[in-house]
Amino acid sequence: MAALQRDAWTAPAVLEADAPHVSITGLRKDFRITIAGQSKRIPALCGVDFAVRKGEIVAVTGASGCGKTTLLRIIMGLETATAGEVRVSGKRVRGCGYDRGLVFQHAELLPWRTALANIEFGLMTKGIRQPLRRRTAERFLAMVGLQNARDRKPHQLSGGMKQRVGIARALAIEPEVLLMDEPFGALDAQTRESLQAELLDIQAATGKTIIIVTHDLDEAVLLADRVVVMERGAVKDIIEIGLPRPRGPLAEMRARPEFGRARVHLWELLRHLPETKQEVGLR
Ligand SMILES: Nc1ncnc2c1ncn2[C@@H]1O[C@H](COP(=O)(O)OP(=O)(O)OP(=O)(O)O)[C@@H](O)[C@H]1O
Repeated sequence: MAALQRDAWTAPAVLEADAPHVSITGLRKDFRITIAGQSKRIPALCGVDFAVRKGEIVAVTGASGCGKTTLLRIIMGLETATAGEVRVSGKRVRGCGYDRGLVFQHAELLPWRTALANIEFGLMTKGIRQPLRRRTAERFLAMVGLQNARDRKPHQLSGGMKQRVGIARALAIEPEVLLMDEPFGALDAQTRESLQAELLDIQAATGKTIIIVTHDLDEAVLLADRVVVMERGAVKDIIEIGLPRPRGPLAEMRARPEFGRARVHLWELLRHLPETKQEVGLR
């Protein structure tokens, strides 16, 4: 229940079998903004510590502005920390790398490229040459069920299809860790549920370690092994979700007592935060 002890997961020189896949230690991030000529410090992260095991799905939730996206961007290497560190497989993160893939809330596809060419783009930047590049892109497009939409441009795809391309693009570079920032937040309920089920299938097939930011408590309980609850830039608690794998669809899992227990526990933690009521759990 409590955050892991820092001493227990300080990355060793040689990674042990049960060593954490991702370790986040004493992570702090201050932004500086200037308002009316006055420089102001915004403490976005105030000492975040937790670790993620290989093949684990960890959801990160909390009120708007508590630092979830900042945390994910630092793990991805898009943002530098003010203090502390992130390690993936024992190696300190010092920028973006192909060991991590990021899926955004809006897929951010290149509008002039087809679905297939968008997936190929990431592979090209990784230095994968043809014909392997094409074959790999086709394989991952099929994994998300979009082989028939391969030649469509983003404006010819639905929101759910675009997110599928975004997921395929992130997976195609074969990252060890998949980072997802509210990937299904902008989708209708039906599409969201089918993509959640697909993500569970993909994780079961690939064994990927996944860190997913979500405001949706049902989604957090359905997908995650553990849920990290954040409050004002720090970890408030870490909830163990007692549901076994493989997991079924949301309607089926909701009927399980473990689901209800975890959902209530999360809501109890979050509902006391004043701004939380607007942002969390109301879906
Ligand atoms: N580039 C930036 N410059 C200045 N302040 C920033 C910047 N990015 C984030 N912040 C601030 O850092 C804090 C954490 O922001 P962050 O986006 O990580 O929160 P969040 O939990 O992901 O929020 P939401 O759920 O609304 O997306 C907020 O106060 C935000 O205003």
